[in-house]
Amino acid sequence: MSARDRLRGGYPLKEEMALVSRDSREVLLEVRDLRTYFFTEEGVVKAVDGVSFHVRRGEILGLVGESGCGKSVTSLSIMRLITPPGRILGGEVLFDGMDLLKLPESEMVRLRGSRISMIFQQPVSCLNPVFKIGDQIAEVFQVHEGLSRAEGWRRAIELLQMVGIPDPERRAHSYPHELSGGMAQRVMIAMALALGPELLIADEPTTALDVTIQAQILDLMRELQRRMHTAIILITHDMGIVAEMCDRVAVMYAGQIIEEADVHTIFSNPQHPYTRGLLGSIPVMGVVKPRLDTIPGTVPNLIDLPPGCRFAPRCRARVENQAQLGNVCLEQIPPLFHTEPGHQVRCWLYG
Ligand SMILES: Nc1ncnc2c1ncn2[C@@H]1O[C@H](COP(=O)(O)OP(=O)(O)OP(=O)(O)O)[C@@H](O)[C@H]1O
Repeated sequence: MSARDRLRGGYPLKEEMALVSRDSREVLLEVRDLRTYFFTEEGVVKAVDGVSFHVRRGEILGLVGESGCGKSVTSLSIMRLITPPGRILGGEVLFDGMDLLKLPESEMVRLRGSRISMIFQQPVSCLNPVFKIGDQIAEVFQVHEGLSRAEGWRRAIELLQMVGIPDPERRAHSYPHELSGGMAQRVMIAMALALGPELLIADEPTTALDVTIQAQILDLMRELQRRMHTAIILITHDMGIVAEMCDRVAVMYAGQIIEEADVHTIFSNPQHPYTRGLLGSIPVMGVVKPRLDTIPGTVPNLIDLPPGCRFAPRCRARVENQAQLGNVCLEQIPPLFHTEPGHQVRCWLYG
């Protein structure tokens, strides 16, 4: 059963659940050694520098890291939406077995919005200010499914209802500026899920919203993800959202994945000093700390990267383990070491 049928038909039946759980182990997206650089006047910005990860059908992968570490450029590269001075220099983006980096642009246009779709931090700026939202959603059906305008509108209203917009018939006549941030994000989610995509890339979807609305939008995403069995790459810098939403986590630092594991492992046994730093910088209920830990220093300049581990200049563990590690951290980039099944870490401490 396709995600689209699931969307129309509500929750899957028991026999369909079996199908879904068999699908679940299947890798839907595999990114291999992706490199995307920006060729600026100041120099070459190595925004994504050898990134590899995978997403299984129906799972939520959290892509986390500080601002500027390459999360958005990774997702735009998957969608092939990188524009000059940016260029994808190498790697593979295998989606359901096809390398998206090799597809003709016409096929990529068909795929965007239908099988892979994306939502962003600022929903209002992604909507066209001069068209009613009903028209904008209906257009998705007109373009991709050849429906008439009237049929498109009917489906648009169903979708608005599904994403929890009150009085959808009336709301469909609104223009984007008449919507609150939370409503606009619901509309974006409706548009992104209109054609039942297998993969949704959500780039900081709740960062611009206030906290109660954030929780509602996350609940909505999770409910729809379960119902439609859509895989999600959830980009965030908020470890609280990761804990709530994700099945697996890939942590990025300075253009590279530095740790990857299932969500329980990331929280119970974080291994990379940077991941530990990220977790130390969030408050924990019931644990009284005089002050939250911070990671000293700043993210390196992606034009002028240090020769060894990119985190080494900020790493306390490197200093504490100097006798054991010598200068390796400052001199050689660590590979990803498998430390336990499904857990990889880019740190010489595990070499
Ligand atoms: N058009 C561009 N020209 C030059 N550099 C760029 C361009 N777009 C992105 N970059 C650089 O690529 C790097 C990665 O940016 P990216 O937006 O992917 O980070 P991010 O992790 O998503 O951060 P944020 O959470 O702030 O969105 C940054 O150093 C950024 O300055």
